[in-house]
Amino acid sequence: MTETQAAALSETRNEGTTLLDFQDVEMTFPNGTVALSGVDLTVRQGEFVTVVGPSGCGKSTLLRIASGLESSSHGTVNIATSRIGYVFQDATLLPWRDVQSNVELLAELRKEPRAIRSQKAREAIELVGLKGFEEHLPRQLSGGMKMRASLARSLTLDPELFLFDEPFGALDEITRERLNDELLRLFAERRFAGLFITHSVSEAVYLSTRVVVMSGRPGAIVRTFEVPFPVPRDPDIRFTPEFAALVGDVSHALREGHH
Ligand SMILES: Nc1ncnc2c1ncn2[C@@H]1O[C@H](COP(=O)(O)OP(=O)(O)OP(=O)(O)O)[C@@H](O)[C@H]1O
Repeated sequence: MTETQAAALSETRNEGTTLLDFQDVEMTFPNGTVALSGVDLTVRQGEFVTVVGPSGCGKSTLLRIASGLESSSHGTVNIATSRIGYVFQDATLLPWRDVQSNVELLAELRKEPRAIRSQKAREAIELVGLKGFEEHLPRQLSGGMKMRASLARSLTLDPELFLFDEPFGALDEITRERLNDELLRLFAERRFAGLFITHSVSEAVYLSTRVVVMSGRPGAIVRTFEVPFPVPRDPDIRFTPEFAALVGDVSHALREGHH
C-alpha cells in the first residue's frame, strides 16, 4: 500500500470512531469465579491499547468479551463492528494446509469466490513478509513465521478491530522485536483499532498509544498511561530515557496493583 492509499484508508476509517466500549463490565463464571470487576474501557479507531496485568487477572476473558465470543455477566459492552481480527498465542494453523490455503481459510469460510480470496491471501502474505513461503506447510515454518501466517489470515478480513492475546509470548526476543516492528508498521498503515494483551511491559509501551494496567483477580483497571511517542515509531525509541521512564512507571503500577 502506498502512503497516499494508507492516508485515504485512515480517512475513510473515521479515525476516532469508538469501536469498543465497556462500561462497568463484570464477569462472574458459573462456578463463582469473579474474573473482571467494574471495567471501563474504550477503544477508538486509530488507537492501539495494550492491557498488562498479573496472570489470571482476566485479560483473556476481557478479550473474549470484546470479540463477542463471551457475554459479560454485568455492565454494558458495545462492539461497533463485525470486522474483528483475533490473533491467539498459538498460531492455530491447520497442519495439512500450506501457508496460502491457511491464510485463505477465513475468506473461504465466508464463502468468498476463489479468485478474490486467493488475491486477498497473496496480499496479506506479502504484507507480513512471507512471500515465497506460500506452499510451505506449518511444520516447515519457524515460530515467528507461523505467527506471521496467523496475522496474515486475520488481515484478509481487513479488520477494523484487531484483538491480540499475547501473540508473541512464546517467541525469542529478537523475533518478538521484529514482529513488534511489523505490527507497528501494519498499524501505521491500516489504522485499525488494536486491543493487545502481553506480559511484557516494554512490548506494551513500544506498541501502544495507551497502556492499561489491571490488578490481580478480580481484574480491574488500576492505571492508564497515554503513550506520547508518535506512530510510525522509530525502533530506537526503545533506547531513550523517556521510553525507559515510562516502562518504569507502568512496571511500578503493575506491582502496586498486584495483590
Ligand atoms: N470458563 C471459566 N470458568 C471458570 N473460571 C474461568 C473460566 N475462564 C477463565 N476462568 C478463570 O478466570 C480467571 C481469569 O482468566 P483469564 O484466562 O481471563 O486470565 P488471564 O489474565 O488471561 O491469565 P494469563 O495471563 O495467565 O493468561 C482465572 O482465574 C481463570 O481460572
